[in-house]
Amino acid sequence: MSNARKVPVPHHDLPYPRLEIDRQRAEFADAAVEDRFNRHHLPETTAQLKISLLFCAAFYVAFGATDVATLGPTATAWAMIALRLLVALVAAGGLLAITRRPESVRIAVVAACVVEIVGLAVFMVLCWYQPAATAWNVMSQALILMAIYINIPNRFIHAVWIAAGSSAVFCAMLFVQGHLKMDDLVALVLLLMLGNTLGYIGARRFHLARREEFRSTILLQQLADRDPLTGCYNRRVLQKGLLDAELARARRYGTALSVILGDIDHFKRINDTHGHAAGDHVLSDFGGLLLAMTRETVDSVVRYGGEEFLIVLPETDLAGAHALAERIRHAFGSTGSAVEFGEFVTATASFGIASVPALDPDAPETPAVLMEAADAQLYAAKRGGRNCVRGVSVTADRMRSTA
Ligand SMILES: Nc1nc2c(ncn2[C@@H]2O[C@H](COP(=O)(O)OP(=O)(O)OP(=O)(O)O)[C@@H](O)[C@H]2O)c(=O)[nH]1
Repeated sequence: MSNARKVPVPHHDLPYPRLEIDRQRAEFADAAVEDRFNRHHLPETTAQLKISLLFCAAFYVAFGATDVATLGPTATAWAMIALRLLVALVAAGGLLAITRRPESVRIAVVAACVVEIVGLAVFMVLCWYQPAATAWNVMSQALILMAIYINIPNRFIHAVWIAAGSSAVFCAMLFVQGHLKMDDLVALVLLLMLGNTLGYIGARRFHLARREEFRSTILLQQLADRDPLTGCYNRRVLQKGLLDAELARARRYGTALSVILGDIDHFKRINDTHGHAAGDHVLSDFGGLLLAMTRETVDSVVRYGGEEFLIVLPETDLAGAHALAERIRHAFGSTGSAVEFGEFVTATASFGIASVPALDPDAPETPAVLMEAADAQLYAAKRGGRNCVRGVSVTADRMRSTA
C-alpha cells in the first residue's frame, strides 16, 4: 500500500494558480511544480552538465601549463597543478555521481554547486600566487562568470550567489594584494559588475523562458484533456490509458480500485422541458459537484458520454465507493441548478459501481471488464427506480453483487 502512494500518477492536472512563476527566483513558486519541471528536463540538464564538467576538468588541468610558464618549474607551480588536478577530480566525482543517480535532481544541483565553488576557490589561490598574470586572471574570471550563469546548468539563484560572491572575493583579494592602481581596480570592479549584470539578465531570461514554455505545454494539455462544459476530463484521457494505468497499479501493489458510472436521470426531459441551455447548466453543476466531492490529486472524473460521468477511485474498495456515490447522489438530489430566467431545475442521478478488492489475485487485467460491470450496475440502478446506487465487486471469474 505504501509503495503505491510513492508512484506518481501522470495524468492529474496542475491548477493554474500553482503554475505561477516567482520571477525573482526564476522558478515556479510551488516547489512541487518546480520539481516536476526539473524532472521533465532532467535528462537534458544532466547531459549538458556532464559536458560542462568534462570541459571544466580539462581546461583547469590544461591551464597548468601557464603556472609553469609564469613561475617556472618551482614547488609553487607544482602545488598549483596539484590544486588544478583536485578540481578535475571533484568534477570527475560530480560526473560519477550524476551518472550513477541520473534520476536525482538534487545530486545534479549539488554536483554543479560543488564543482563551481571548489573551482572558484582554487582559482582564487592560483590568482594569489600569480600577481604578474592579473590581467589574464581578470579575463578568466569574466569567462568563468559566463560559464556559471549560462553553461553549467544549475538553479538560477545558486548561480547568482556563486558568481556574484566569487566576483566580490576576487575584487577584495586584488585590493588586499595592492598590486593594482586604484583606477585599474575601479575598472576591474566595473568590468565584473558588468559581467554579473549581463550574466544575471541572460540567465534569468533563459530560466523564465523555459518555465513559461513548460507552463504553456501544461495548459495546452489541460485544454486538450478537459471537457469545456463541465471541467471534467474528456474521453481522450481514457483513450490515453488512464484506467489501464490505474488497474495496472492496483494489480501491482494489491490495492483496491473502484469506478463509478453516474448518470443524470431523465435528462432528456430536462432538455425538452427547460431547453438545451438549462440542460447544460445542470450538466455543468453535476460535473462540478463530482469534481468537488472527489480527491483532487488522486481521483479522476471523466465525462464519459452526454450526461454520463465516470469516476475513477484508486485505493478505494466497494464500501468506500458506495459511501461516496451515496453522498453525491444525496447532494445532487437535494440541490438544484439555477438556470436562465430565474428558473430553478432539480434533478437526480443514478450510480453503478464496479470495484476490484485489495489483494485480489484475480483482479481483471483490462478495464473493459470493470466498465462492463459498472455499466450493468448503472442499468440495474435505472431499472430499480433511478436515484439510487448499485455496486458489484469484480474478480476475473466471479461477480458478487453486494448492494
Ligand atoms: N443539454 C445537453 N444535453 C445533452 C448533452 N449531451 C447529451 N445530451 C442529451 O442528453 C439526453 C440523454 O437522454 P437519454 O439517453 O434518453 O437518457 P435520460 O433522458 O437521462 O434517461 P435515463 O438515463 O434513462 O434516466 C439526450 O437528449 C441528449 O441529447 C449536452 O452536452 N447538453
